[in-house]
Amino acid sequence: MEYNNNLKWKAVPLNGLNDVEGLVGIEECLNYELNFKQTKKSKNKKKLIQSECVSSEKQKQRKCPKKKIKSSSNIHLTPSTTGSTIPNDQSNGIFNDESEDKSMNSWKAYDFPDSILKGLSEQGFSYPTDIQSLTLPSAILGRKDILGAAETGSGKTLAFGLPILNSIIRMKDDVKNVNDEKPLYALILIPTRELAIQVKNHLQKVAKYSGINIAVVVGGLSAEKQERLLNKFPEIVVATPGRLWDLLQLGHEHLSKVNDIRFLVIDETDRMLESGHFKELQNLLEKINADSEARKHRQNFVFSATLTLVHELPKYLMKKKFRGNFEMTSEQKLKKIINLLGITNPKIVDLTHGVGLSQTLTEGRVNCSFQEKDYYVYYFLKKYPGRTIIFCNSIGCVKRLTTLLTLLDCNPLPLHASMAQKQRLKNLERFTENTDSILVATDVAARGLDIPFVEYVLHYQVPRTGENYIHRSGRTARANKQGLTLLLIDSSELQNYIKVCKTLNKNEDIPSFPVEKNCFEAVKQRVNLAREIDKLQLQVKKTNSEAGWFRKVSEEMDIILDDISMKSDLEENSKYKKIASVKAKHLSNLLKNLYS
Ligand SMILES: Nc1ncnc2c1ncn2[C@@H]1O[C@H](COP(=O)(O)OP(=O)(O)OP(=O)(O)O)[C@@H](O)[C@H]1O
Repeated sequence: MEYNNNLKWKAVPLNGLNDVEGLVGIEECLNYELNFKQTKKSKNKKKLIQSECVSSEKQKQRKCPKKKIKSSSNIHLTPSTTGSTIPNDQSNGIFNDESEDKSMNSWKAYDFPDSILKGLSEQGFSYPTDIQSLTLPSAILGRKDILGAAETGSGKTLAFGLPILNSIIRMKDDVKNVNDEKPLYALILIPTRELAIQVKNHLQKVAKYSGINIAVVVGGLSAEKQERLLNKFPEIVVATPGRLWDLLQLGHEHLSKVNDIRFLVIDETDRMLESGHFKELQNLLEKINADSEARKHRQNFVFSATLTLVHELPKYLMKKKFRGNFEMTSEQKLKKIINLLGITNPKIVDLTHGVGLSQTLTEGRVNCSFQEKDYYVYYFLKKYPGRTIIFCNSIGCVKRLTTLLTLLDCNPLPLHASMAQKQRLKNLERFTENTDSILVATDVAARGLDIPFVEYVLHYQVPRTGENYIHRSGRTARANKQGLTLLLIDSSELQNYIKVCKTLNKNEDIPSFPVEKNCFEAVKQRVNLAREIDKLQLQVKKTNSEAGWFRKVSEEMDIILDDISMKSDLEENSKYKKIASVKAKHLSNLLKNLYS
């Protein structure tokens, strides 16, 4: 019999059995009547995805794409006026179908303190998600280390958050009675700053009534302010490795307790083990693991949607020399992580089946030339309004596309690593506030960000790895909601596209996304005009900055500038400005008409 991902499990209280040697926990299967045939059938059904791709408040205004994948190469879009919902029997089983159960009974098995139950109830979390119900018994009742892999948006944060909060509340009660100690109980390491802040906020909402203090330590924000927060002795610190390492070096009193922590989480672990983060992580782990006795009492959590994903080596690494080192199976990859973190005998839960894509996600692709990508982006944004993230492979591309879409009145918000941290957070906030907002981002926004109602993810360029495809796409179709991910592929990216498909174990092409060609001429006209304006504005900027530079240098060197050439530059500039402004007026008139 095949492993069935749709089975639901519930922890059974161990009443009196806690001392049985080797017993970690007992789980009861809630839907055991499912037989093999039904499972296969429901798997096939999932290929026919009927989706409601817009949030209810927007349904009336939009031409909602109701997607039905009929064959490997076709998506049939028919506008939906009714806004059909995904039928129950097609639910993906990640979030159990107990939506009517508001009684919180499903949490009872874990014996959470009232404060936690209150926090969960206030968030509307009436029952655990699959990854939560499969890991909580071992984590809470068995105090096991956990290695968890589950699809994007499936609730992994609380899968490690709840056992930690639960244990801290109980430990705090004990410590209070003994002395006035203020321990650092848990350290949660996260690869990106935005994600660290989000994880902290997510945990804080559930811990609202528990009196547990959670601090975030990330780069880009005031170090002094973060030190002040640490001075309040938070029980949990959520941190990016770089800033944490810096503060540790400075010898902050509270952080000096890191080798005595009781819980360590490495979220998005595979990303943390990549070069760029790896060195800092290794330094930290050495420090954290320094006390081998304390290490034995620590519970470790390792989570990611792509923990067990393995991909083919790039050609240059395929040479014999590197073979042994890089070709790793999922199991080897996990072992490497386990060794590095000093984890022993963990409970491994992998719900991804080798792929971490959400089952409520619809995938599509458009093959086009590099030049045409802007047309397709603009076409899509106009035809399918809704909260959208456009991913690019470089900061330069984000900047160019943001300028172009701004000229086209789309109000895009950029997000990339060379922006000031405050601006990054501000743009994320603005993106979250508006239902039709557009974020143009590098992969800095690919992992973990949980922004509600992101309906579409566009890949302006094919992501470099399968992992990136999964994480980028995982910004939509979260927590059982529907979403669409669309790849724009030019001929130079075909190889990479094939590589991504291989990593994702796809034996079929991603379905081609249908485009209505009748309005395409209008789209092209507007985008071309915007490109011309962009070029003229760039020229004006360039001439201005060159003139400024000449002026500065001449002043410094006490040289008199050639007035005639300066004048002609300035005249040329004002000519460009005029042409740009005429074109901008023309564009503004054209923009009023498209799809209005
Ligand atoms: N038990 C629950 N019931 C309902 N919603 C939940 C529950 N647990 C978590 N959620 C919600 O599900 C969403 C996704 O959770 P989370 O961000 O933890 O996903 P994730 O698996 O970590 O995703 P990613 O791999 O992209 O980081 C969040 O909005 C969270 O509030």
